[in-house]
Amino acid sequence: MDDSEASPEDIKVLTDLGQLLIDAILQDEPLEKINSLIDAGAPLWYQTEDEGLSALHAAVHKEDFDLAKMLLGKGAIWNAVDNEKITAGEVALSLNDEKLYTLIRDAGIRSEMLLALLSKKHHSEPASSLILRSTDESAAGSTDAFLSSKLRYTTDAGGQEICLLQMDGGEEVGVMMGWEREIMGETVNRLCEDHPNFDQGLKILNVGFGLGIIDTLFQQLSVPPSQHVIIEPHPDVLAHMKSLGWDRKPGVRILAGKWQDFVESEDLLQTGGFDVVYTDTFSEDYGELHKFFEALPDLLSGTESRFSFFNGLGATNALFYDVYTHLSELHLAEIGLDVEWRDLDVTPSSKDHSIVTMSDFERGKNQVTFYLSPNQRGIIPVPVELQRIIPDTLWNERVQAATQVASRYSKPLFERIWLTLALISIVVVPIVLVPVIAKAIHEGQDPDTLGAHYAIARGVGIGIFVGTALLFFIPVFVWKLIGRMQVRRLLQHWIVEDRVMLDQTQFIPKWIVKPPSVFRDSIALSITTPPPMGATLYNPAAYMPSHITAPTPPDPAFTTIPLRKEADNPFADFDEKVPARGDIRNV
Ligand SMILES: C[S@@+](CC[C@H](N)C(=O)[O-])C[C@H]1O[C@@H](n2cnc3c(N)ncnc32)[C@H](O)[C@@H]1O
Repeated sequence: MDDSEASPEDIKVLTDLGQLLIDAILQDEPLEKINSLIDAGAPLWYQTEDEGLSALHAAVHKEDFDLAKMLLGKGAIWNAVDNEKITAGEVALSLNDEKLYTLIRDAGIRSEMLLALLSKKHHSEPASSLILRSTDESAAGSTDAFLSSKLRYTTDAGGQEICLLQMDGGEEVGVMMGWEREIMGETVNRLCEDHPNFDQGLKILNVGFGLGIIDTLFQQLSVPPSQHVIIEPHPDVLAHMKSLGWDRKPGVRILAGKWQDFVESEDLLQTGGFDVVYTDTFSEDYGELHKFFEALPDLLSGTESRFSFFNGLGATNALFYDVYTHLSELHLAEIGLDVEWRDLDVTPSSKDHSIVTMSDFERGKNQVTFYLSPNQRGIIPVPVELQRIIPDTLWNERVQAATQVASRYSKPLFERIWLTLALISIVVVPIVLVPVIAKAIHEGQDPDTLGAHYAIARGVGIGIFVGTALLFFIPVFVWKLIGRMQVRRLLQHWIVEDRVMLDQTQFIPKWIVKPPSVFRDSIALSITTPPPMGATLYNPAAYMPSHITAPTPPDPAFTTIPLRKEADNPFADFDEKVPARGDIRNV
């Protein structure tokens, strides 16, 4: 049946059948009954309205391997996401069910391989069924839009150099971050160390300059490259390269344009015969990377040549990342490359950055509060509930701005000295002055009036006490008040900014900043969090490898799946099986 021509009645029948199928799976109906529902036309693409469950999600929830296999065999969509954007594969992952996870991942790899083959056969655009490849016309998903967007080189809250891309609507997205330096360093080691041609100076091709991290590392090799070709199309990056003098470095040749413009040019291939090729572009999908792979045999000089790429595709989803990683391995094997993977832990360590420790924040029902020091340096992570709402750059800027403004009005040492002086003055000045005043008033007067004159002097003393107190306290009070007003102004500015920068259909968080009170230097930054997410079969209590960020925990009331003991957990050494996101290099 062609769904596009289906009448409302047909659709109703189909959705009823789809719902029946999912109910049957959840109620442990026998395989034959489930099979007969599918044969009767129950669609495997159907997803429930409230939760977005597919039949495959339901089968995984039941940890029924045979059923999941049967559903995939009959065309279940391996990468369908529920309403919380969680795939059946991730549900399997959260249940620590390696067998089921691998079944779905392999179905994904097969499906992507097939699509790539079909698109090649029909000379069509590279195909992928991954939702990540949905047509993204923004500067983060389209090369043309990216190349006509503005870039800004700056440093982030942690003092790291970053390159930001200005998106439509004002939001800024990181094109390249300084934290990737370690990855680039390891990549250069693996590409160049022990290379048989190292002593003659390697011939290197790098695609995408960005912050120039990898190019700088190539230049710093103990034997600098004999040839170093850099392909870079973005005008702002090219201007940045020029300002740093890259166009005048010996042995360096900059090709201004996209790699697609050069890989088939005679010129590059003549220069070519590269010992080392590296690519790390932006806003390109796997289809483009696959095309680059296919150009490699003409670019590499021989069997000793090495190639690596920045594997960030599908990087926000453990399953998709895994599928892409395997897919790229298979595609590289097709052109005769042996592939080696190396995991690198890029979690900022305490030696590099100060990270907010558990005692520095409090998680309330609908609010998270961070207690920041005015000298706060380093990274404060975006609360997990807000990660899909607040971009990292915006979060970092705000944490920095709140800390700066609030700390300008907090000087605990000065406050202590000032208030000690105040206490001394308030007490000592009247004690010293009262007898002096009494004596001055009484001088030459009737001795019987001494008591009355002392009473007057004491009154004056009280006046001096109050006056001295006001003299010391009013400036502190006014100073703290100005601080609070500045913070309030900042918060109002954020409200206006959020109207423009954040998606108004989503939850808009409310920010509260409490500057330090007297003697204290801890700034309380609170931010409201969205209500708990809807139901999903994802088990939030699952043991997850450290590099995989679990989705936002669902409503605890929903969590009914018993968790396996870590000792039985097949994913305990998960690093070996699913490479870390964004931190893997293919060397
Ligand atoms: C993530 S940055 C590269 C960072 C670099 N590896 C480093 O170590 O700093 C991506 C770069 O690729 C460039 N780029 C994007 N599309 C490209 C294409 N089709 N061909 C060549 N470069 C491209 C971007 O302009 C950007 O400078």
